[in-house]
Amino acid sequence: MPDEKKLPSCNTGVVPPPDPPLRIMKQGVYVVAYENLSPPCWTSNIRVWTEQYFVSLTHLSCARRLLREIFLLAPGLLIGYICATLWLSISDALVLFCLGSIFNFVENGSTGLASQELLNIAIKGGFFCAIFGPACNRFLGYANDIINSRLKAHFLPQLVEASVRVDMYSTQGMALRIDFLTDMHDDTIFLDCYTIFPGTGRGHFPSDIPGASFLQDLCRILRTTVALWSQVAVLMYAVLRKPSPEREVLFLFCISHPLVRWLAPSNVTATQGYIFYTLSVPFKRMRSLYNLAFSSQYREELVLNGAVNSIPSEYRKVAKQLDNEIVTEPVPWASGLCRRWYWDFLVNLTLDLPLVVYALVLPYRLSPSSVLFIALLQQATNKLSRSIGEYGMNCTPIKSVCLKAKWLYDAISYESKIPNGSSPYPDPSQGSSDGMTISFRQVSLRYDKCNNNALENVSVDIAAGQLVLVVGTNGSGKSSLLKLIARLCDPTEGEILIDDNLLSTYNSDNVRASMAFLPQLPLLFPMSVKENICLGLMPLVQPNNKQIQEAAKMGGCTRWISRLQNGYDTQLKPTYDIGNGWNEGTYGVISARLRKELARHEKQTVTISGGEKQRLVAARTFMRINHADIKLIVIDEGMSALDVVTEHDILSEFCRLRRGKTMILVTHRFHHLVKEADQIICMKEGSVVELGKHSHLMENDGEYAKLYNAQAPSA
Ligand SMILES: Nc1ncnc2c1ncn2[C@@H]1O[C@H](COP(=O)(O)OP(=O)(O)OP(=O)(O)O)[C@@H](O)[C@H]1O
Repeated sequence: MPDEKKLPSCNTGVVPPPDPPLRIMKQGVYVVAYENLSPPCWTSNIRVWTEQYFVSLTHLSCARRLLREIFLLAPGLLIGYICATLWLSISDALVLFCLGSIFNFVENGSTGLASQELLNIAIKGGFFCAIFGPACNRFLGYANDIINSRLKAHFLPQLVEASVRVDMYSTQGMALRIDFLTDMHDDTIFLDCYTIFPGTGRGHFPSDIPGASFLQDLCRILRTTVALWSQVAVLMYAVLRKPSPEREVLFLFCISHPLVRWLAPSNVTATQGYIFYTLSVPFKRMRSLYNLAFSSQYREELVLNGAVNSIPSEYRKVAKQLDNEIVTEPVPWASGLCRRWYWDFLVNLTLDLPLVVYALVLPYRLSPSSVLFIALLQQATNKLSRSIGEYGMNCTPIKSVCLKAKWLYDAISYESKIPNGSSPYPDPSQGSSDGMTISFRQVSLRYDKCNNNALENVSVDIAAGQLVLVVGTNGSGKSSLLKLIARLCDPTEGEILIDDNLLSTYNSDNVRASMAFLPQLPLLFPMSVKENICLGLMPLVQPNNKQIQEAAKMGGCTRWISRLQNGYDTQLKPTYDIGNGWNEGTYGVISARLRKELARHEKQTVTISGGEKQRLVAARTFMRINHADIKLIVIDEGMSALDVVTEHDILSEFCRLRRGKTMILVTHRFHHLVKEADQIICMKEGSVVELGKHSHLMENDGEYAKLYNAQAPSA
């Protein structure tokens, strides 16, 4: 949902005033840009402060629902968690109260049994707070771990399920995330966006705890709010219990410090943040050279090109050009970004003001007992100032917390924008067939955010059992045609019929299960060789080792698999075993022995050539043809990295197995296949320019003949 408030209103013709220009500042090699800061004032701060409490009902109901779910997952722990949080929030105020009572006792002298008793209670209370605080903190850590584990177990399966519903060629899934970002301008949430929808970005599995930051933020709000108001209450009590003009004046001076801290901007850009970038050519070059020197991915290429030795001298040259320019990234406390000097002056002045006033006034008015009162006030205002700081800096607005809950439920309930049909495929009433029949009727396709059609008015009929060649130059739309058959996207115009029924009426999973697809780019999955071959079959079919080896043989990959240390059980593209936070599984300084132990668990990689990958993916396709009810075999340039002999062998296998199935072959090397093809589709710039058998197309002497003749000498 785009931010409608920022769009110019079309109806009224009222154009909102242009944004004020950004403020730009130079900091060494960096340019810093930030919004024009509106002067800090009571009203703006209070408005921001109050706005966060206006939460829409939908968001509020999501927050309530999430809280209820967390409660059901760990009722006792959640109650304990909230109680511990509450205790920690009021403990500072309690300590202050006890201190106040002790000072009061000292001030008045030990008069009466009652005050003696009060002193005892105050001392015991102080001790209790000192002991119970750390215990609460420990409990919070313990409860946090358990609640987080339960949240993971509860929500991650739902999110994984939702993530597989995300459409392939649509930006919907993406939009969900981006809207959220533009809505919030909040770094904490920015991170959550990536972690909530696993696989959409930078999220790492161990840190994917949906709902955890919601609970933590909620408790932080509770803690800071209760802490703030309980401390204010104790302070008021200390002043009002024994009113005197001096106390009240001192109180006002004391609370001026937290107030000033609250109002003072944290840096020149206040809380709006800033961006920085560099325009310095030598600095950019220096960074590129640094990358070249240290990244292993460039090393081979550089050595082969004889460029490796020139890097140090080039680096020195650009470093010299930079001279003494500051190259450190601008941080908020960098000289130019600091807040104005008078704010620092005010903060410090108000901190020491009570003592100054005390020193000036004492000889004339104040009683010596005020020393104790000042000590109490100083202590109280320090705590209050800290609480205000925490409230302002660390507290996520309640609105954002509720939005986190809403986002989680939005993600879980994500629905594919390509509606699934209800008819099963193949139609059980039609009995066995010779393969899939496919008809394109005036089909056009335009990908999201593209200006041109990838396919333009395509009409093609493919009969059951046909071998069809699709040829054409790069970008002519061959793969797009196949994506439409697999319903990875829907046509923008026109319709596609499968076995004389609209493709959209079928259950897409059934249609895809009836296809064996050898893709253009061979992709290995982070699983074992065996699982890579059987992908898509299990749990319906549990192939045995013999069947797996047979498919591997058909794909021509038996020899290289036998060379692997663990054969069919070798983990391809293994995932990391070690933690991926804290400096790759280490924290602090570690010994050589620990380093060695860690290395044992580090990612082990298996080197596989491009051709070997394609053979393995071919084996996967054979596995599906052998063990599933396949109606259509599709090969989309799936053998481009194979040597001619292997390609020929694998193709012969496919042709042998294609009886009773339709087969579509997209290839640039089609010379040897043309005689066998029942139909050749020649494409150019998204349109079918020629269609028919080889001899007929050659007679036409058009686009197809040109492509055929171009490769004929090399065949
Ligand atoms: N996901 C996508 N988003 C936007 N545009 C795309 C997408 N996929 C393909 N296109 C564009 O659609 C057009 C057709 O691409 P397609 O991959 O179907 O061509 P092709 O004939 O298979 O090309 P090649 O022979 O290089 O594989 C191209 O202009 C391409 O840039």
